[in-house]
Amino acid sequence: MVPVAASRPDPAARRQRVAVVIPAKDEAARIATTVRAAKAIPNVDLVLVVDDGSTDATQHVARDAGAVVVRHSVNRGKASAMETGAAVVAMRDAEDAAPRLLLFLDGDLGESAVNAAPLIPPVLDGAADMSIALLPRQAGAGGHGIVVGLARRSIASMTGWSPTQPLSGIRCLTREAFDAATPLAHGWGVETGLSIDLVAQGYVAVEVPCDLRHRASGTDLASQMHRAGQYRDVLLAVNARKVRSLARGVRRRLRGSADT
Ligand SMILES: O=c1ccn([C@@H]2O[C@H](COP(=O)(O)OP(=O)(O)O[C@H]3O[C@H](CO)[C@@H](O)[C@H](O)[C@H]3O)[C@@H](O)[C@H]2O)c(=O)[nH]1
Ligand SMILES: O=C(O)[C@H](O)COP(=O)(O)O
Repeated sequence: MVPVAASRPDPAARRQRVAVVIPAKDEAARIATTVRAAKAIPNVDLVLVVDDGSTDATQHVARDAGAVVVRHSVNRGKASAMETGAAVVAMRDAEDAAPRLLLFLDGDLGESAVNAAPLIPPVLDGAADMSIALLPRQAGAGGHGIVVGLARRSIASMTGWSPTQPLSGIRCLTREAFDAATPLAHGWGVETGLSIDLVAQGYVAVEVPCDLRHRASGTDLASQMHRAGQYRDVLLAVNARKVRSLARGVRRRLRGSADT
């Protein structure tokens, strides 16, 4: 889907606040720069780092850089860190104002994190319920399109929408859309699950080009192991949704035959 041109936001939309949520596992080297860049994004009044059981100094570095930090004492995976982050933001949302939009960033974006700003206007203006960053080609990237292809084909077959970068986790969502997609798919299946669950329910997703840089997986053994984990989690997310959709169909048919 092509992003709709941003129209002039109404005053309520201009006041709408945004919370940045950064799931982070062992990101001490980059998290400070990422946090500072995230704080510079217009409308952002809260930057929350969820330290997902890091064994390095991520939590301390993030706090020193000005983030609110919560921590999983053991590693639970990215999706769980996103759920924790969204729950903490909800506790901090004002009772008499609209809930904050949720802008999920990765901990390794560094200075480029500020370039996630274009994700906000389409959601703020109501043109989309979820905006997803389209990243430029990354130096050193060594993927062969296997996980990406699985995610894209699965989303397309279940929703009719074929995203260009289905694994991109740099996303902005309304609270309503986020809640409609919970519980999230586990681990690396989270982006695929979000896209299937939201678009299948009629929520609007758009992809927006953003000049973001991250630590791309290369061609070494660790990168290939990482891709194997991504493949497993995407497959699990897709299969769970296929089973759920089949079960819904069976229930509908049973209700239909009971009515006749
Ligand atoms: O157990 C974990 C592992 C990672 N992370 C964080 O999750 C983010 C993404 O992890 P990363 O190692 O950068 O993964 P990549 O493979 O480079 O990520 C790509 O693919 C992922 C989906 O597989 C998406 O979530 C990312 O947005 C996308 O950049 C980073 O902030 C990590 O610190 C956690 O919070 N918990
Ligand atoms: O490197 C990547 O882009 C991801 O790990 C996905 O790998 P893939 O390109 O093999 O799908």
